[in-house]
Amino acid sequence: MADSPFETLSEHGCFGGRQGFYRHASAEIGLPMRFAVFVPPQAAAGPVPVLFYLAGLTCTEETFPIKAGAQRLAAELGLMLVAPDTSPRGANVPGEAEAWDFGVGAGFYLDAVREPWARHWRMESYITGELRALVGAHFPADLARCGIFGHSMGGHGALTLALRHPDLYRSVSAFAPIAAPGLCPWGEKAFGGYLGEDRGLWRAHDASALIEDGRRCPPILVDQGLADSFLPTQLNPERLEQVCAAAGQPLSLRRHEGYDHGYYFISTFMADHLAHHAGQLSR
Ligand SMILES: N[C@@H](CCC(=O)N[C@@H](CS)C(=O)NCC(=O)O)C(=O)O
Repeated sequence: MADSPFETLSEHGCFGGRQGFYRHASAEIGLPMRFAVFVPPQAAAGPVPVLFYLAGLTCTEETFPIKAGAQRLAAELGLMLVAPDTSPRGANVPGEAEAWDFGVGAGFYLDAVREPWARHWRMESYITGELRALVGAHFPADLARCGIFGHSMGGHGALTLALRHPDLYRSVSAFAPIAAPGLCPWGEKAFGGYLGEDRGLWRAHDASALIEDGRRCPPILVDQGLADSFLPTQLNPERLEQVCAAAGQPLSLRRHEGYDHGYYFISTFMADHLAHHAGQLSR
């Protein structure tokens, strides 16, 4: 397509559909951004529901398509899968790649307000605005049936974007999310760096605080491995459980003995998440 606003890096037949990798010049981020899209076979007959998957720290747009094992069931259920990258790349902000939990690979799915991050680190506007519109315009996606899920930092992203944009997402779930980022070292570092010292602003990007402060979203499914090395210090699912119970926000939090933080855990429970979204999006 000569006038396409994105470049096709590769496309692969996959379970009767197509797994593709793309790059475009993002106005929101001010840099080239890559994203992945799985188009299920049902899209040949018309627009299909679409799920955005947000990956965790150090990941890219390739992590989910390669490791999560979602395409086979998405092809059965007729779900499109969109996976963005986890941060801007190539901004050359001093120090952007010095840590694996801040800067490159660690966008935290919010719009930074502090310098030197504010120009490029605009992942919330990118995902809820520019990328969503691009997918809606150039892929057979039914944006009226849109869900969001993710892992760890991306689980935080899925929960907070669903709570902050209830008009955009009709289903939500998370694997081992950073459920109360204002209370853990990863979140304190990211929010301090991107948002500054105003903890009132932090609450607007913290799923547990958002629910406590009155925001609601569709029924939440969360899976958490009990052998997850980040569980004791970073994830705080019990805090999410408490605020959901107090607020009447539907939550199914499932704890699993013997599962760690990685993609063996995620791929084990992927089918349940896709079924959860397909059910919500067919209502
Ligand atoms: N960077 C740390 C851990 C990073 C990490 O566990 N990242 C999670 C998301 S928070 C992940 O999904 N990593 C990629 C993978 O497991 O494929 C390390 O290498 O030990």
